[in-house]
Amino acid sequence: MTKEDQCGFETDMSKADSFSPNSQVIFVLVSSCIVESDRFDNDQGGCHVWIKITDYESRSAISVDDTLKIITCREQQKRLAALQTELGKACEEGFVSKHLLDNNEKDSKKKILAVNDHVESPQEQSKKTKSFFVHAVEHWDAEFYAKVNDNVYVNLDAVGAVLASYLDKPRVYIGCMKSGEVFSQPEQKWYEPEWWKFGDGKSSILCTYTHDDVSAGSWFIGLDVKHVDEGKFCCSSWSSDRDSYKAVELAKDKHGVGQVLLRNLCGASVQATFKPPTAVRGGIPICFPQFGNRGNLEQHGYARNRMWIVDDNPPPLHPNDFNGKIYIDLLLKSTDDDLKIWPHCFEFRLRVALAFDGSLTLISRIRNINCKPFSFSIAYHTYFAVSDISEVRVEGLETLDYLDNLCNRERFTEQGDALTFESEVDRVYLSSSDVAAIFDHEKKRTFLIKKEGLPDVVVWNPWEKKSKAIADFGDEEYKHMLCVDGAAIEKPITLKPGEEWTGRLELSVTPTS
Ligand SMILES: O=P(O)(O)OC[C@H]1O[C@@H](O)[C@H](O)[C@@H](O)[C@@H]1O
Repeated sequence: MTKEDQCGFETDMSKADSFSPNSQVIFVLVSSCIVESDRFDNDQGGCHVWIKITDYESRSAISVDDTLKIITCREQQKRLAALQTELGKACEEGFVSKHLLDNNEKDSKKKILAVNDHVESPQEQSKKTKSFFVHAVEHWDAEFYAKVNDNVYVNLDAVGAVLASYLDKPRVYIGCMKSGEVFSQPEQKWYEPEWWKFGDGKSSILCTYTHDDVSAGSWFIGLDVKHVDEGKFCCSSWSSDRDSYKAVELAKDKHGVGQVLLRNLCGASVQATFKPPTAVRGGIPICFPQFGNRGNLEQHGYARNRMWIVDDNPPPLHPNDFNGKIYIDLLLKSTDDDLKIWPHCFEFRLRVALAFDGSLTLISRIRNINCKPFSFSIAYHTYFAVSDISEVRVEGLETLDYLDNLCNRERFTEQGDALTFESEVDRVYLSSSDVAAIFDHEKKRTFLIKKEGLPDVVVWNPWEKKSKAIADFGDEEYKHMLCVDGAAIEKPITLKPGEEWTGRLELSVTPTS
């Protein structure tokens, strides 16, 4: 069912302890998103959260690859630990006793299989797999039979969701597959030493190969099954060459800086600069503690240009904020230099969580750790990649009042049923409901923006003339982007000493007809 070895979990988690903020500083282009091909004008329906990771005065820092594995597998480890505890208890109760298996066949549906007479060795893997399938089919009446290697940490929610979508399709063989000839060159990945047996017409139908995945694949070739190549079963894609679903990717930017890319919904400019300390023209820069030029700080505040560290031990969040998701916790604190321009001590914790269906959640927790109150504004400055700005419409803002930045923040009321675009727009919609949507007809998809604690919505498109004046923005790029930001701007948030504010944004995309 899987291509094995892709989590490499045990080795990687053992390095987790060395992953301390002190030994490595992570520069976060705070959750900037990029379309799959990194361009507004080449949107293939996905985007990346860009988390830039740079080694910083550290020889012992772990690699980007390892970091990614830790992020991905952290949640799986917790689930596995829980399962192991349960299994331990079950064992104590004799649940897996071979004696019980032998003597209580009626109840064997509930039992864990002990394969008889099996010698554990790499050469015997295929035989073990065969024994498993034979026994499983004989004794367990199940919808699906799954084979997973013991060095792979399974995302149970994700597997369940995938399998559920095939429940009504009989006789499917689902896996993260390579199809075609088995590899015969030793230097190739997944090289099969016994490749010569394959398809020679002499082998028996249940021929075994050195690799059990090859064996299982060969057994299904002769059967009346539909082969389903499911990229999601590749655990994650960091060691895969595949072009299929990649929720998480590793890449290097043009400066050679390693990046963890979590695919999602948004876009960035072809001319975006990825060199600190410049905000990225795209993704989701976090505007904090100021929005725009409504204060003495630099435009949109300084948080989007700062180094964030990975927060290894954040205060707990609700399980919904991490169950079945890949996530990372980031932390920003003011430096001595920051305090000179904004004299307030805070801890800004940001969880960026990517669900298996591609929805992206950003949860900000801002705490006043000073002894006097302070106020701030915030916006998730989200660049959505759209097919054609003239063809999209935004719903959820109708009848609202807005402040028009193009008219000295004068207050107007939205009159239309939906917001459409035919010229520059730069507005802050006030006291909105917690859901807005961007309908993109050409792409037949809708972006859903759900938010909590963020009453305002910024809508921005620079259109033709302003685009030409923005250095890190292509002249024509305005046609393929739209910023719709969950924000708290009109009424700044005030925190007393010790108080914490939480704001949440969830972005998802659904197909529309
Ligand atoms: O160029 P920046 O600083 O990223 O800002 C881009 C735009 O961001 C929007 O949110 C503002 O409403 C605009 O006024 C501004 O021009």
